[in-house]
Amino acid sequence: MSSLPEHQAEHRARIAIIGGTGLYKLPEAVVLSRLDIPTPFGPPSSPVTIARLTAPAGTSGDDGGTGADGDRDGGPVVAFLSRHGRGHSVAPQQINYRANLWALKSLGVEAVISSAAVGGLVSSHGTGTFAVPDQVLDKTWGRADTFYDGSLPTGVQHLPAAEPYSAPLRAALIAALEHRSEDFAGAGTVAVINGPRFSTKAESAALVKSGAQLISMTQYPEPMLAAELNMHFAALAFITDADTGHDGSEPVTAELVLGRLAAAQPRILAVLSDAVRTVSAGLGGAEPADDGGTWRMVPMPPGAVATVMGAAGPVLPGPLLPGTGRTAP
Ligand SMILES: CSC[C@H]1O[C@H](OP(=O)(O)O)[C@H](O)[C@@H]1O
Ligand SMILES: Nc1ncnc2[nH]cnc12
Repeated sequence: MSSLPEHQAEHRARIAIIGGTGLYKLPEAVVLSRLDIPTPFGPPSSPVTIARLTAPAGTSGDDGGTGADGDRDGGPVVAFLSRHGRGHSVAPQQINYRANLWALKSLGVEAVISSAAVGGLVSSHGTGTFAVPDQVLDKTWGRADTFYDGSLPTGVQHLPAAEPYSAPLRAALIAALEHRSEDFAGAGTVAVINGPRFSTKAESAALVKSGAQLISMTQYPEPMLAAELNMHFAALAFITDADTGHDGSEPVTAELVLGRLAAAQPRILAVLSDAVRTVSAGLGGAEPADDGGTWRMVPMPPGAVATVMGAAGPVLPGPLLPGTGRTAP
């Protein structure tokens, strides 16, 4: 493993992928370094891999319309963190979400794409398709869900959470899904249950009544923590099942989820790769893509990168921009 300063001098990853169930590494990427990153909250779920993306297997390797280079040496550099750790050893309710997001921020990451296996609660969000959630319905309990809980010398903050996902990052994912001709829902409310058990039929029906179309165990508090750290955050959700079986299918099991994710992995990687390329072009100040420029990253405010091991001890990034929790529109 390299040390953090060594890495920072060599490769800067401005985009991160958090790999969910079934995505424990980036198979086609060229690994540049693996980092054990200490945080004030303890260790993250896994080391962070810094890797250069290449074209995913089974795809044409074209640039997704972004003008970005698809060559083995020329793809964007990303930071990859496995949410459940090696061998899926960390259950959703036990994930150290704060350590995970802090570790990525400490590398200078500005945008996080979270890959998630979700259930579809209604027919508009069918099994085998993708979704890009735009709302969260939190049904978890007991999770450390803020950096502003008095454990750091940071004062009081009240995060505006009306729009928990980054609009430009969601647009990049949607553009990638369109480019790959995937069937997807461009929005959706994801209910987040505590897990690790799945829902009862009554719970599932109640979530639908509350307005949810999708169900997850991990989409809270990731978006909120990313916003507190001034990072763009969006989720690429792959719908593995119909939860308790509203469409007449068998109720979900972990085996079913894993099997469907394995089959869909090339599709998921292709979409992630395209989206990263688009975002990377935006971060580099490139002109928007031909499709009308759905992505353009606003630069982070100066001093916004966290100092993990600074002389004065751990500190949070610079002040959040008023009213948004992230960068200005
Ligand atoms: C193994 S099935 C339940 C598991 O799958 C989802 O994981 P992730 O969101 O990390 O892709 C779900 O949230 C549960 O953690
Ligand atoms: N039905 C479901 N409920 C909660 N999390 C899930 N992840 C994948 N399918 C799920």
